[in-house]
Amino acid sequence: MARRNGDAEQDHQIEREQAYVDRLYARLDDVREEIREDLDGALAERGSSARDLVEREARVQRLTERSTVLDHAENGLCFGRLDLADGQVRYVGRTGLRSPAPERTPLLLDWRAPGARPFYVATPADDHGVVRRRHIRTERRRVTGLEDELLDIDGDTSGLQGEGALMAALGERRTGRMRDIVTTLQAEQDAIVRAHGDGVLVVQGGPGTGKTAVALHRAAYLLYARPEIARQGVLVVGPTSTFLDYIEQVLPSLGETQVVLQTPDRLYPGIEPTRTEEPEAARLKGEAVMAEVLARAVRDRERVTDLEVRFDGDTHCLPAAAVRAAAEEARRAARTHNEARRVFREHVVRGLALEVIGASYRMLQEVEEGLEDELDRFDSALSRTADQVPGRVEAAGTEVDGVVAVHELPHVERDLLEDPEVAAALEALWPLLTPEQLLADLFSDTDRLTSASRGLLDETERAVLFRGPAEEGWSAADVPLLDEAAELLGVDDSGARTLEAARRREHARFARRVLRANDLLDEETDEGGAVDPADLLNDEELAERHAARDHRSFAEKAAADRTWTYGHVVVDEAQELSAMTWRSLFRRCPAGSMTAVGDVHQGSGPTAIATWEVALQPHTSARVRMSELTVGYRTPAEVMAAAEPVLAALDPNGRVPVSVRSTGVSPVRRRTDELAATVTEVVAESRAEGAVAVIAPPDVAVELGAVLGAGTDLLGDVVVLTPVEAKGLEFDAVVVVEPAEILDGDRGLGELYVAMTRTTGTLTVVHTGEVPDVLSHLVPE
Ligand SMILES: Nc1ncnc2c1ncn2[C@@H]1O[C@H](COP(=O)(O)OP(=O)(O)OP(=O)(O)O)[C@@H](O)[C@H]1O
Repeated sequence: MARRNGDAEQDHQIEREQAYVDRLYARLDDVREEIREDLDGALAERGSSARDLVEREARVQRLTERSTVLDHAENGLCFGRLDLADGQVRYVGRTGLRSPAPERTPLLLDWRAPGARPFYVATPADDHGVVRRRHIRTERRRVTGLEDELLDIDGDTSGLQGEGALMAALGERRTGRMRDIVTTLQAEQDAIVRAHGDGVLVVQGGPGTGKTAVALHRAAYLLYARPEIARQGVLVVGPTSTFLDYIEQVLPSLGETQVVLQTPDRLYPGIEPTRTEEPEAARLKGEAVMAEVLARAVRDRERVTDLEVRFDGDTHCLPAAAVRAAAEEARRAARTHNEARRVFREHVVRGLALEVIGASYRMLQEVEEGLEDELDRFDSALSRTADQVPGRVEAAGTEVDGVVAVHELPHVERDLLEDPEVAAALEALWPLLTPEQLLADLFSDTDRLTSASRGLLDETERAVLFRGPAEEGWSAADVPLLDEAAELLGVDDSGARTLEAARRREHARFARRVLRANDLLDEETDEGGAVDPADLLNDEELAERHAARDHRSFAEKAAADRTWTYGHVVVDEAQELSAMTWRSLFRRCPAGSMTAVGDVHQGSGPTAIATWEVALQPHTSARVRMSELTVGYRTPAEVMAAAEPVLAALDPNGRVPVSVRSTGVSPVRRRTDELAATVTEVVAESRAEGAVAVIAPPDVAVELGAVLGAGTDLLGDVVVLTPVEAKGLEFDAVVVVEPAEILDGDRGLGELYVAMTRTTGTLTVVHTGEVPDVLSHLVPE
């Protein structure tokens, strides 16, 4: 369906489009200038009230964001045109532009606007009212080429939108950084990008079907179309930091910055895993049963026993029943261990204090009826709020001169709390715990482990989890456990809340100073003077904004905060995630709006899943929606054919994607006794193609990295990676080394499948021993 115009006609059309594109850039420049002036104006504005200042701040932020979007739209501002049957013409680009007021007619449609959709989905069979779709290629501000598709003519169709532009994009050399695909997004991809953002959408697809690209464009779409998602931002989870480097430019290039990129092992702020875990331990730690084990481990730390303490020369005892009542009350009052701890301690100390006072009375045999009654009713008193009890006790008329009196209850409580022995006894009953402490104590103590996992794990599994006290550091598999523990333990933030209140007061003072400096605040409304509540409110708003500005970017703030909740979560290589990691991700997105992309056949880790529904459905009440991508954009047909037997060995029902490209060059293999020399040779030959990746098992990769002087930096001309490190990446040429050793790994077939499908061009396999059966079809060189 693609049609090339004659040269002269083409030139004429290019000229006409250039005129329009010039007009768009002129408008872009004007809008930028207007924004710059507005920004200058807003910054210089003094305003007449504190509220004006707050509004000014908000305007500054809005203008700055718009300015960022326009800056990113500079390259490839306009890339498409739709001619509709009714004579309408629409231009499609990276951002929307309108003519100046009062007309404000649309000059350019944002690619995410509903009106731009036919650009991606119209076909001759379903033309959406479009007669011609035009791809406009530009270099900087110059139009360099056009490609037209006429949709009102029946004819053979490749099923691809803008085939020429697509092939040109796919044929370009790789740069080590993923590019956006907004100009050539295909219909099946567009359907996923624009699918509604509620609930979990899974995108299953073979290597190179555009899952990563589509997931990122979907994030950009949701940030554009759903303000509530834009407010909270998007979390993108990818397998390795190398992969995150690879994709980090895509969303900013689409003008979106409200995004945090993170690997699953860094989801718990402050912990950087340093330990490697045996696959069996990693698998077990990822299972959902661990949530129950941890919940029990926390419960085990809340002990209900008789409490005996020596205080003031006497021994006092609080019976287990009273301690249990305190524990029950604490659990009712707070959801988490550390928060409940405060309530537990209040009740236990109250009980002890009453005990101390009671003992004092008994000793002097001057016990009054009222106090007796109160002591008898002690159990029920425990369930009342802390400040009710003394009132009731005193009301009963129990004051006695010369002995410890009930009205002294608060003092006795304070003395008890300050007594080291009492403090230690309280701590032993219900200790303040950090997630790190809980896990370290649990995994290094067989009794604790047994108690927490009885009926849930067997002896062998407990032995797998056990770690000696000398084993330092955390593994990637510990990260979701720490997160779960943090959730169960909670924070006793009474101290932090006090600090926060002080911080807000400090900010409000600062805001008042700013207001006064701007002559916006009368002297009499200064501290100590009569503060107008309305002004104070404004001070606080201003303080909040001041704090919110916080000198850190959105990504820094969100990434550092374990409790940050995102509007949407995108998970790439999602087939690798364990149940425990999914739990922590769903906590970060209570609305449950997620896109999970991956390929069950490319699973390589110990926690890789077999089916999507089984992995995801337990975490959400909404139905998990499935979609599939079947067209391969990266890997040429010849390479996919070579990888097919590997997939067949992995899953006889597995299908490789249908490649859109074919190079005519089949993959080859070279057997050698001189591994390093042969790899060096193949790399040198492949350099002509562009970026080359050598993918080898871990020990071989180290060796070859040294010989080739190459590492994992994707901006280098040659990189050396393990199959796991190569996940999600692509290169102009790939050399797979020692496939037999790759196959030896736990998930060897999946890893070999990943390694072979990283190339956009040629694939060479280099091996020392016999060629594995699944590669015996490769032509020896
Ligand atoms: N519509 C498109 N237009 C241009 N390029 C595309 C398109 N779709 C995919 N591509 C390109 O194909 C390549 C593979 O895409 P991507 O990495 O998203 O695939 P993937 O399905 O995530 O692969 P893998 O499973 O191997 O990680 C990328 O270079 C991407 O830019």
